[in-house]
Amino acid sequence: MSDTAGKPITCKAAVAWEAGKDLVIEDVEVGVPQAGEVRIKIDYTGVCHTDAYMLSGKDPEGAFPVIAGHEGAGIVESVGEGVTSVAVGDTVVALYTPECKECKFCKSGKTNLCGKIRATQGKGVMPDGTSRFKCKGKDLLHFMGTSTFSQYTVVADISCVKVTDKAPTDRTCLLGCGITTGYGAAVISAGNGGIEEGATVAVFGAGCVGLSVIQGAVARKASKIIVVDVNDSKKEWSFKFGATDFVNPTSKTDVKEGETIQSKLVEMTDGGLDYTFDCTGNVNVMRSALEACHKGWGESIIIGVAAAGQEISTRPFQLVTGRRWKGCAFGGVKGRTQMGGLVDDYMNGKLKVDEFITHRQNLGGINQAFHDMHDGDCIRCVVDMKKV
Ligand SMILES: NC(=O)C1=CN([C@@H]2O[C@H](COP(=O)(O)OP(=O)(O)OC[C@H]3O[C@@H](n4cnc5c(N)ncnc54)[C@H](OP(=O)(O)O)[C@@H]3O)[C@@H](O)[C@H]2O)C=CC1
Ligand SMILES: N[C@@H](CCC(=O)N[C@@H](CSC=O)C(=O)NCC(=O)O)C(=O)O
Ligand SMILES: [Zn+2]
Ligand SMILES: [Zn+2]
Repeated sequence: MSDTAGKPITCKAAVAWEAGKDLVIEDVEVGVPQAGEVRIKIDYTGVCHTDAYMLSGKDPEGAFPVIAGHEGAGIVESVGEGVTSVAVGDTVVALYTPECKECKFCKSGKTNLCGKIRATQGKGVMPDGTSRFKCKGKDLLHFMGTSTFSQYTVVADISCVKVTDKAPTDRTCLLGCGITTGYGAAVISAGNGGIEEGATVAVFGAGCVGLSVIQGAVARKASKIIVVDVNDSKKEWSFKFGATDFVNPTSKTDVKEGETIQSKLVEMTDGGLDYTFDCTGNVNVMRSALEACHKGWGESIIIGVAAAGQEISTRPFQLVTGRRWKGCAFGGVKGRTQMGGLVDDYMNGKLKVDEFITHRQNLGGINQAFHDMHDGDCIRCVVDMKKV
């Protein structure tokens, strides 16, 4: 039992009071975990583009004031009544895609999208409809069921997973979103259980998510991995992760007059790719990714999050002629069942994680972390929540 168990904790958190404004480091009161809840001392959090998207005000589910953050790892400080899956002192990774193992979705064997707390999570509250965060007399909203931009957070027990304490939390935090999302998309969501050996793959967007797709495609022994990115600095990154080709769709040398990115890719692959992945969130790119697929069987997987109001389009003929369009969240990974395996793979040198960390900040520098994100050389910034 910790000294703080059963009492509210006052700690520092990065609070978003309104859309489009810098986060403010505030003293927040973090309530006692209720039945089925876990209070976690967050050691480290990553900063993901989905946080920036919500904070910009473009996410229809975004509401303020809120504590964002969903790529976090730390130590269980206390647990509410009935919690048996984790205990005080356990090292955990937060899961924005929970896994209850008993709802229709979890039992279907077809998806990782657990339905148990999705409605309240989307409203920014705990499953009982209330918040565990207070600041200046006001309730603050939770985000993605995790709110890792606080030194302490409260999550549902199904929204965290115990991992080995041998794995450093400044690395495992990144398994809470970006790396797992791209890797899982390649080895779980694509096709029927992942990319097959020898398949051809194109990855649109070589940020943390796209590089992780490459990592999954390499693990599955894809024969060709073409990266498409507007930023030439991503060429070196892509090759470092195992890509075989790089195309800049804005380069007149790479895509000549009269060609489109999809026609170029179709020509490079004798009729199109077996698998393409959108890792940009741009709906025009999503169309190119679909149309670069091979007639009859090519499959395009949407991972990127597009802004509210954006819609995808293509000629239905593209689908009539056998191309398939699908998408996934968190790579299709079931967090409580499969995270341990990913951490083991990292510890055994089979899964790259360290390589993604290009920037570091303390909690007090979290706004800089969001600025860094727009720097082409930033793959992931890890924020030390213990230092303000
Ligand atoms: N479905 C899910 O579960 C998840 C989805 N996401 C989403 O995935 C997306 C990618 O995330 P992340 O890897 O962190 O993002 P990054 O911004 O780091 O990477 C995207 C890359 O795509 C490049 N790019 C931008 N426009 C184009 C274009 N038109 N054609 C080709 N490349 C382009 C960017 O270049 P430049 O830097 O020059 O703009 C950048 O290199 C985001 O939309 C994020 O919200 C993230 C995690 C989970
Ligand atoms: N709320 C947004 C959509 C945001 C979104 O798609 N989130 C992904 C994870 S992105 C992680 O960085 C996700 O998990 N989607 C599935 C879900 O159930 O939310 C909107 O409404 O546009
Ligand atoms: Zn994310
Ligand atoms: Zn479930």
